[in-house]
Amino acid sequence: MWAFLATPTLHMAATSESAKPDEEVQELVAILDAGAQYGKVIDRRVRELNVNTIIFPLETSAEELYHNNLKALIISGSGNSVNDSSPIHYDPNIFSLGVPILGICYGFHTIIKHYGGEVSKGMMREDGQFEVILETDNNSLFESMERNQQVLLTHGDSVKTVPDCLKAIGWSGELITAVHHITDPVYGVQFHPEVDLTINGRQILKNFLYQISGCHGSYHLSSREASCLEYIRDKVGEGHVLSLVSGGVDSTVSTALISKALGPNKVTAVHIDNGFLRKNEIEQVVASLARLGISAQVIRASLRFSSASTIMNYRDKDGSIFRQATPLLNTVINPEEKRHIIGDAFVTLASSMLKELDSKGKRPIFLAQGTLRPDLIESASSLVSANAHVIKTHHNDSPLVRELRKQGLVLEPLSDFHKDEVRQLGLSLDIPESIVNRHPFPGPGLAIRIICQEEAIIREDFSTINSILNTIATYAQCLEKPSSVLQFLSMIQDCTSSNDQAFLSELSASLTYFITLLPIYTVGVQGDSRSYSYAAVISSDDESKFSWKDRMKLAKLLPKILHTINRVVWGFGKAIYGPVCDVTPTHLTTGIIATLREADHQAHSVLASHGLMGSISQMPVVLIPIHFDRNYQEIAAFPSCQRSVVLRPFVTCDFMTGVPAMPGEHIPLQVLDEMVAAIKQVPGLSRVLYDLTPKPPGTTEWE
Ligand SMILES: Nc1ncnc2c1ncn2[C@@H]1O[C@H](COP(=O)(O)OP(=O)(O)OP(=O)(O)O)[C@@H](O)[C@H]1O
Ligand SMILES: O=c1[nH]c(=O)c2[nH+]cn([C@@H]3O[C@H](COP(=O)(O)O)[C@@H](O)[C@H]3O)c2[nH]1
Ligand SMILES: NC(=O)CC[C@H](N)C(=O)O
Ligand SMILES: [Mg+2]
Repeated sequence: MWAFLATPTLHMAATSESAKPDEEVQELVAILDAGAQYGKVIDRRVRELNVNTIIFPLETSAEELYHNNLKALIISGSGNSVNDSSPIHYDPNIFSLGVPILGICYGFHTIIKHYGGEVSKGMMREDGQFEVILETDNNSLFESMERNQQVLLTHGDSVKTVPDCLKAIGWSGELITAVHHITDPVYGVQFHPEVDLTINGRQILKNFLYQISGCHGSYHLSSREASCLEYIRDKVGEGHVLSLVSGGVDSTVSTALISKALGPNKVTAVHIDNGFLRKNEIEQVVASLARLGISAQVIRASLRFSSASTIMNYRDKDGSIFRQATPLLNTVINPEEKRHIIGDAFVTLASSMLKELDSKGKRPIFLAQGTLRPDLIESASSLVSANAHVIKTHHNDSPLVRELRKQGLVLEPLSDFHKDEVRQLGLSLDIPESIVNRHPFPGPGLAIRIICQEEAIIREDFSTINSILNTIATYAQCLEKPSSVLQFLSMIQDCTSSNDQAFLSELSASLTYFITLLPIYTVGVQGDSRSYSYAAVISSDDESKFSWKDRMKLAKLLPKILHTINRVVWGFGKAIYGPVCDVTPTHLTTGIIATLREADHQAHSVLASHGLMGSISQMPVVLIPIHFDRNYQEIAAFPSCQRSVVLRPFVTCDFMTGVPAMPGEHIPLQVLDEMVAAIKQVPGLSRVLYDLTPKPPGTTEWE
């Protein structure tokens, strides 16, 4: 059928790169976006494999796809479920087009259901990097690969029955993780071949494109610098640009690009002190921008931010939406409220500067930001996906920014880039490596690294979760005397593989450890949707016997068993006995910000003094409102008044997925000890902890 098609119409370029085809008829693969966090990563990977792409919403009709003369279709993941009461519509005729199809996660579920199989939400969910077994013989998708593969899984729905026309070709424990159609070129994978945490994902995509879809690889990426410069010149014309510079990588590269495109006289660079910056940040930022010939104006606005508020959409109990003013930033608790207030405060401030420039006759004026692809996808911007869920509203994609964008007044030359691509571009612009390789620092800064709460979050299942955690920590002993914990044991067994159970058994037989639920919530990403849920802490007096590898392995199992836990940390020091049932009331007030700023400074100074900044990608230092080690008999007499600090050294390439840094590998153990000791010198702190959570199910930041 495809042989008779006309030449393709390329009406919608998926990225700002321009194609330079070697052949007259360009090979084109469509990505049907169901609202994935990784839709643009699929797009990037396919292009890197020299095949051009086009992104359509999943709802696109088969007829429209037909007219694009496609070599293949890839159906993405989604935060939605195929079993939703009104699932995202797709045109069933896409399966009759005769074009090869690869379904990823939600796309895999769509294939299973389309052919009459069953997908359901069982006890198991998997979020993170896991080992799967793949059928590599007589199967083109996994050609030239080993049977055992490390892949990224993030799903709550799983395949229950496979229809006769499909054949299972991959397993994660007892779960089916890949299928192919017995006669047609249709494949589905539960895992995500597009992300870095699927180690051989590129090979799978290559097999799909070249072996299965018959692509030859005629597409080449052209210079992105040239197309960015052209975009800036076209958009700004004779106008002027107000560029918001944080001193981070993205805004530095974007401002350098804008200066190169328009000349420095047409750019006013502004760095805003919102009161949540790191220690000595302003001086460092101004100095490093000066090295690039960019003179940044500093606006001191910490008081304005601290007392800022905004109007937000809220949802009633019956689901209807109403608009209301948020609390002031210095009293706020909810992380999304924080992010909206900060984002809107940035824009309000910028708008008054735009007016000032306007009054000086510099017009039209554009507001420039170093917005990247992940900022837009995590904020669920309609610019990148129709169906994506909001994971967290990045400050540079707040409602007021969206309003300005609609008016065509925002200039974001990097909005199609991932962090590693920005770094490459920065180097090609001759920006020094010390600036290009800086750790990112989020615009809302320390504000989203302070978990604010007035009260402990104790839902009615709090003590049951603690009992299950206790059963996990004493698994071997519970197996010997199961009578009082039968229901917990069977739940653990339902959610884990036999290998997982053997691990729990050996670990609890060889050492004593505790797992304690914390009455605080943090943000995560599971199955491409947002989670806002509990954190748990592992601790032990047998620290020397408990390897970091085993701590990480245990941490990965907890969210698999208890879906209301999305983050797991290690508690340095002696074991934590007893439950933690209260919090130290915490808001974004000056003293509390100062405490975190000092702890952050101490931790980063130790890391830098050992020359280790380059061995990890970022290290958020987070303040949590937990005062450990109090005698729970005397709690009324000794109220919670201290807080604790969590280190979150993180390793990633594009920040879409990543893993916690492995102590002993990425950070020497003695450096870690030094960091902990330095942080403990800061007054008002109870304990230091270490985040063991990959992304997913955690995110890099805690809010
Ligand atoms: N303190 C600030 N002053 C002015 N603009 C800011 C500030 N913080 C953030 N921004 C704006 O928000 C954008 C997004 O911030 P983001 O942290 O993602 O990028 P960055 O700071 O440039 O780079 P990095 O990811 O390395 O921190 C920035 O590019 C910049 O335009
Ligand atoms: O400028 C920013 N404004 C924001 O609102 C924001 N939120 C997260 N980040 C940074 O984005 C990267 C991915 O973070 P998460 O895994 O926590 O989503 C990490 O590098 C985060 O530091 C932000 N940067
Ligand atoms: N990543 C995905 O596509 C997940 C699909 C679905 N939301 C699930 O959790 O199973
Ligand atoms: Mg930043």
